[in-house]
Amino acid sequence: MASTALESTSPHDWRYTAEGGANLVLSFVGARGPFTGKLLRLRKKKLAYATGLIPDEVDVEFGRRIIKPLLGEEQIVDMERVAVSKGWLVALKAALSGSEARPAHRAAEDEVDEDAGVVVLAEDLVHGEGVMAIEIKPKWGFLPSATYLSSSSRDIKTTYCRFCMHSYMKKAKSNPALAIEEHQEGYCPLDLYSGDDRRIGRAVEALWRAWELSEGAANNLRFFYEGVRVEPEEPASVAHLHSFLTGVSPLPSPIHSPSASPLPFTSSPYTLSLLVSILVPILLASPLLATLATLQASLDPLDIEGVSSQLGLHLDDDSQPPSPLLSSQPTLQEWIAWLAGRETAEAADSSSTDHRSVLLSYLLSATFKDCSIFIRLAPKPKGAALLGDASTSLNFSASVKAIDLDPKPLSRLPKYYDLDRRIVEAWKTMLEERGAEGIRKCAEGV
Ligand SMILES: O=P(O)(O)O[C@@H]1[C@@H](OP(=O)(O)O)[C@H](OP(=O)(O)O)[C@H](O)[C@H](OP(=O)(O)O)[C@H]1OP(=O)(O)O
Ligand SMILES: Nc1ncnc2c1ncn2[C@@H]1O[C@H](COP(=O)(O)OP(=O)(O)OP(=O)(O)O)[C@@H](O)[C@H]1O
Repeated sequence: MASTALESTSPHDWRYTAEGGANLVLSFVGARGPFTGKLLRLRKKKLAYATGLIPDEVDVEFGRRIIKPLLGEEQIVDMERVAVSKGWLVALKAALSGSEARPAHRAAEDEVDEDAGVVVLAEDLVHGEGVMAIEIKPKWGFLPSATYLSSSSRDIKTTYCRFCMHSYMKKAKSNPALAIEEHQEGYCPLDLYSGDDRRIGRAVEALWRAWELSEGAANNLRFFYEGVRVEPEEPASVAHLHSFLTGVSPLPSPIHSPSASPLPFTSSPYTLSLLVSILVPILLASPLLATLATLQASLDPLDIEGVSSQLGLHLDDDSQPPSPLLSSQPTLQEWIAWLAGRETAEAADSSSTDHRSVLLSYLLSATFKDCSIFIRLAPKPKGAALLGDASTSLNFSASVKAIDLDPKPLSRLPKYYDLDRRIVEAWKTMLEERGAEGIRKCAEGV
């Protein structure tokens, strides 16, 4: 795509959709044309730093050359880098700031980087009339193998998953009793990844409760209707979600339900039961969650503890100088050579022990542990309904894709080690104080 075509669009043709820690996303809402159904992913920079702590530019080639072969073409979003002038980015930024669409806590921290020189143009998964898009950030889908874990963490890390313990640590800062209460019924990624319909249903229910409880701020579940975020606190917004789900769910209407006390038509539990009835078969039919869990685990066979001890990185010892192994961020060429080496090793049924290769594997695992998936439900054109679709009701089609698959910086390894240590310490303290009796465990598989 030529930058002149992009720069001929008005900054007001791009509407704020969402943002993460590193990127801000604008959807095209101008007149029908080449940008219909596209979005712009813009790099942000921290307000407090001249050069941001935010990782390097989104590397579209990393997606094409590394992620695509591993996840499969169908499971990812096509992206393209387009060079743009500073003037155009400045105008875009001014329109965005006039719209006051950004959450205050984000706007206080960072801004669009007008010096980026480049933007990413991608398929917009939330765009379209009558389209409901459901975004889930599933996080870590496996328990580590015991082999390289220290004696002090082994039992804990092979019994409770990283997400559950991390959630506890975050919430316990303000209210430890509530944090453990929420753990008991809270979202566990191992349920979502289990391949078992009842456990997936339980995970969706827990995600929904966290979405409601956090007033939409929790980052593991989001809904977008016709490109606009659904907010649990806004009745009109939730009504869209409810009527959409009613239209596509295979569940009978509660009016005709044989249940003695049917749930009120628009109650949250009823909307949730519709959601579960739609999402579970779609997630079971898609290979994406299983592929993500397999990649996360197979690329991280040592755990961060094993990476540190086996590679002599001394991540547990602040007095040691940083290992030279961590000094250079992998280039695209190195990633390509790593992938080729991995395929050769797989063909020969051997595993690589080259230190740099172990590090790259761990980093890539971190990418898959932090990505999100989008379930896009789009109305089928009239007439196509009769053809049906096994994964959803007759009049809608569903696609499941992963987003946010950027490489992580190698310099983050010490952070990973430190965070892991703090997560386990917090959990251990809780177990020592309360005892393990009755605390929900996490289990892999069906
Ligand atoms: O370490 P984690 O598990 O907290 O993951 C971070 C995420 O936190 P959360 O999912 O809320 O727990 C965090 O998410 P939020 O910004 O909190 O929404 C980021 O995704 C971060 O990655 P990056 O800095 O954008 O490269 C993530 O950092 P990485 O661990 O992927 O480097
Ligand atoms: N292709 C897409 N279609 C629709 N919405 C998208 C798309 N890509 C990103 N988004 C929305 O924009 C948000 C931020 O995008 P992205 O995850 O790329 O940012 P990030 O800064 O890398 O996030 P994180 O901090 O989680 O790493 C996503 O959570 C999602 O809501």
